[in-house]
Amino acid sequence: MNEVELQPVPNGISGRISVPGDKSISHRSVIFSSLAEGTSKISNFLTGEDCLRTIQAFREFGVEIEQEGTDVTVYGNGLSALKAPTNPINFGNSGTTARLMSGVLAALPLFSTAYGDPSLSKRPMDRVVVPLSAMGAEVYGREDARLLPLAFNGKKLMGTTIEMNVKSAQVKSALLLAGMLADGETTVIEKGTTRNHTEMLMSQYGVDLNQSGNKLTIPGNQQPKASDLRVPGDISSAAFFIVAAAITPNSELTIENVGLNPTRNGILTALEQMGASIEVTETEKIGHEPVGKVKISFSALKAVTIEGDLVPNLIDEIPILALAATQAEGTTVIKDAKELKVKETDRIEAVVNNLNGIGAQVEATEDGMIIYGPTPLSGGRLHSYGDHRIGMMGAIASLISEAPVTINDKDCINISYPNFFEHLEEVCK
Ligand SMILES: O=C(O)C1=C[C@@H](OP(=O)(O)O)[C@@H](O)[C@H](O)C1
Ligand SMILES: C=C(OP(=O)(O)O)C(=O)O
Repeated sequence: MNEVELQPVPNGISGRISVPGDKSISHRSVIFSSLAEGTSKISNFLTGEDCLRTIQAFREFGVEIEQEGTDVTVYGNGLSALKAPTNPINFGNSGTTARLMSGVLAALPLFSTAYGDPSLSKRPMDRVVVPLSAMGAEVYGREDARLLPLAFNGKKLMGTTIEMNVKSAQVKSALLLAGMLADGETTVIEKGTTRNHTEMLMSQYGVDLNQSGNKLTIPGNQQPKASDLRVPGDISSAAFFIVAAAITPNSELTIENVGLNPTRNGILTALEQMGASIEVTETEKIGHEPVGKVKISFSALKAVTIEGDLVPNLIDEIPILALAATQAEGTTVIKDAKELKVKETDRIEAVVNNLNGIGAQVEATEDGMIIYGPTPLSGGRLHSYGDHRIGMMGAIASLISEAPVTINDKDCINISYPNFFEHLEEVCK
């Protein structure tokens, strides 16, 4: 059965875990390695379903990619060796695959088509299609190419200047990838800082890129060079266990191998502001990415306001942060987070309905939510809506609930954290 009943853990959680590879970096590592000339060996690759979609997409273009567990070898033969796929490409549930690959597919001189699962088929693609069209891209799809399936009449694009109207690393990355392949120079002006893994990896794969404040300029007609890479652990996955230890009495947990990129670590900032007992130690740099360990123990939390520039820095962590806020003293306000409505599900609605359903007091707003705390959680049934981050939020809620929590569609967690339940069992021992 694809549902699971999880018990409260009155004695707390403890131990040491090392979270799986970063989802954003795993996707990008396959993209750059597949476009590169030469062999790239990637280790600690995230074997979540989303990243496997990106591997499969490049296989459709004729790239040989071997995957054995978290080790991936990509035999790149350069851009000129890529072949038009004979089948439509399945992006599955993965927004990152869909947006980043759109930048590539529009800019390669090959025809291709792509589709997604029911959730992805509802998510906006015009955010990449419109700026790509300004570079000359020919992309067709439902509602003026706002929605998948899409057809790409790929061709040489022309560099231009694009001012982004959404704070999105996926859009920025799609445009930088298209710019890398286009004629001339492409300038992308960001509306605010978003995760910068694409920029970091461009440097690693020998791609020129100039940054001045929020302005990124990339010369065209560039061929990435193969590179080996170890993927740091995913802070977005670590966030579930970080919050678990922060809200479950008698807990102390160390999470190792966590990526600490400053454009991704907003969850740590937010928890520090909430008064969590948290110790962060940077232990190494993998390429340009800082990596370290996070030690976290239970403590009383206080309410906080999450808004503005902090939001893109913790966008995927808002569901689990909302759970933490149900245990904080006072009123937590999350705003400027409208983007949550166009994720795997409407995450404002999914978080509010689920947390209220197990005894919390949360109100939805236009661009976020208001959480009144602290409230005891009663337990009960939680609907993941097929969204991995909602499912994991529910699983962590079970630790502090008065009665068990049942989560439907637990398998959706495989999208980003395939061994989540093993880690949960390990820390609950
Ligand atoms: O670039 C990326 O790897 C991602 C960017 C974010 O999306 P947006 O670019 O839509 O904000 C994030 O929610 C997603 O999980 C991964
Ligand atoms: C929003 C997410 O991913 P994507 O956009 O790649 O589907 C996520 O992982 O929370």
